[in-house]
Amino acid sequence: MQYFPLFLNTQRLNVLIVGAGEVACRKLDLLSRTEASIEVVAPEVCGGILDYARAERITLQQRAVVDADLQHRDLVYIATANQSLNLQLAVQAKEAGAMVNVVDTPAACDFITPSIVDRGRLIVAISTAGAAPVFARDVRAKLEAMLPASLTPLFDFIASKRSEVQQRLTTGPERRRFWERFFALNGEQFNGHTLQKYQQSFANDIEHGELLLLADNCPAEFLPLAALPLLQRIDAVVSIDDIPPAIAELMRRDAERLEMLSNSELLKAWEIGQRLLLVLPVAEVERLKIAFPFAKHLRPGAI
Ligand SMILES: C[C@@]1(CC(=O)O)c2cc3[nH]c(cc4nc(cc5[nH]c(cc(n2)[C@H]1CCC(=O)O)[C@@](C)(CC(=O)O)[C@@H]5CCC(=O)O)C(CC(=O)O)=C4CCC(=O)O)c(CCC(=O)O)c3CC(=O)O
Ligand SMILES: NC(=O)C1=CN([C@@H]2O[C@H](COP(=O)(O)OP(=O)(O)OC[C@H]3O[C@@H](n4cnc5c(N)ncnc54)[C@H](O)[C@@H]3O)[C@@H](O)[C@H]2O)C=CC1
Repeated sequence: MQYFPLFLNTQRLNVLIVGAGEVACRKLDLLSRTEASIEVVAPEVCGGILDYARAERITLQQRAVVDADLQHRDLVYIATANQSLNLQLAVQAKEAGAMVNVVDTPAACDFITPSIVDRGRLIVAISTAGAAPVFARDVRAKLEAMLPASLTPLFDFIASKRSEVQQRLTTGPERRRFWERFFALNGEQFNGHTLQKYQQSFANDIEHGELLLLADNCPAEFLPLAALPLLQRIDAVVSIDDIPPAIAELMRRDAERLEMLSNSELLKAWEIGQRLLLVLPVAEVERLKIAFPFAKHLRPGAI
C-alpha cells in the first residue's frame, strides 16, 4: 500500500491552493466542505473559485505566488499548468514543512486526492494510487447509487446516541451486539420509525454466543458466502498454530486471539454470549463437533 487512507481533522487545518483553474476548483469543491481555513493564490481565477471568494469561504490573493505564501501551511495544493513551476513550488512548500499535492506530478505528491462519497459523517474515499482517476470516479458513481441520502441524518442520530448506549450497556460485546441489532432492524433509513428501532434494540440481547468451527486446512475461497457475516462478528479466535492468512483476511480484524480453551471454558464463553471462532486441525474440529452439537462447522458448501 503506497498510499494509506486516513481521515484528517480539518478544524485547525491551514490549506493553500496555488492556481485557480478548473483543476484547482475541483479540489476546492471537496475542500470547501471541510472546516479548514483555505487561501487561494493565482493571477487568473475561474468563475467557480470567484464564487467561493464572494461567499467568503476562501481568501483569495489575485497575483503570482511568492515564497511567503508557502510558509506555515499544513497542506499545499499546487495546481498551475506549468510543470517546472509546480515542481519548484513543491520543493519550497516541503522545505517549509507542508504536506504537498502536485496535480500534474503524482511522484511529487505527499498525498493524493481521492474520489469521495459524502454522506455527512459517513465518508467513503476511493483511490487507484493515481493509476486511473476515471475508474475511481466510476466506483464513486456506483457507491453514490448504493448509499441513500438518509445515511446523513441517520449517522447524526447515531452519533447523538453513542454516549447513551455506552452508559446503558456496560461491556464492549454487548454494545457491539446492540449496534448490529439496530442496523439489522433499521437498515439504512432515517424516518419516524428510527427512534423506535433504536429503543427496540435494547430489548432483546441474545442469551448465548456462537461457536464456529473451521478446519485449519479449509480452503478459505470455497467457504459459503453465508459464512462471511459470521466471521465478521466474532469476539475472539481460538487457535493452536498461526491462522492461515487467507482465513485471517475474512475475520473481524480486531477479534481477540486466544490459545486453546478447555471444553468447560468454551461452554462458559458461549453461555455469556461470546462469539468464538476455533481454527483447528481437522481431528480437533471433529472432537469439538461431538462435544458441542450446537457449534457451527464452517466448510466448503455448508455451515
Ligand atoms: C494522482 C492524482 C493527484 C491529485 O489530484 O490529488 C491525480 C492526478 C492526475 N489526474 C489526471 C487526470 C484526470 N483526473 C480526473 C479526475 C479526478 N482526479 C482525481 C484525483 C487524482 N488525480 C489523484 C489520484 C486519484 C486516484 O488515486 O485515483 C479525483 C479522484 C479527485 C479530484 O480531482 O477531485 C478526480 C475524480 C473525482 C470524481 O469525479 O469523483 C480525470 C477525469 C475527469 O476530469 O473527469 C482526469 C482525466 C482523465 C485521465 O487523464 O485519467 C492527470 C493527468 C493530467 C493531464 O494529462 O493533463 C493527473 C496527473 C498524472 O496522472 O500524471
Ligand atoms: N490532478 C488532477 O486531477 C488533474 C490534473 N491536471 C493537471 O492540472 C494542471 C492545471 O490544469 P487547469 O486547472 O486546467 O489549468 P489552468 O491553466 O486553467 O489553471 C492554471 C492556474 O494556475 C495559475 N498560475 C499560473 N502561474 C501561477 C503563479 N506563478 N502563481 C500562482 N498561480 C499561477 C493560473 O493563474 C491559473 O489560475 C495541468 O497541468 C493539468 O496537467 C489535469 C486534469 C486533472
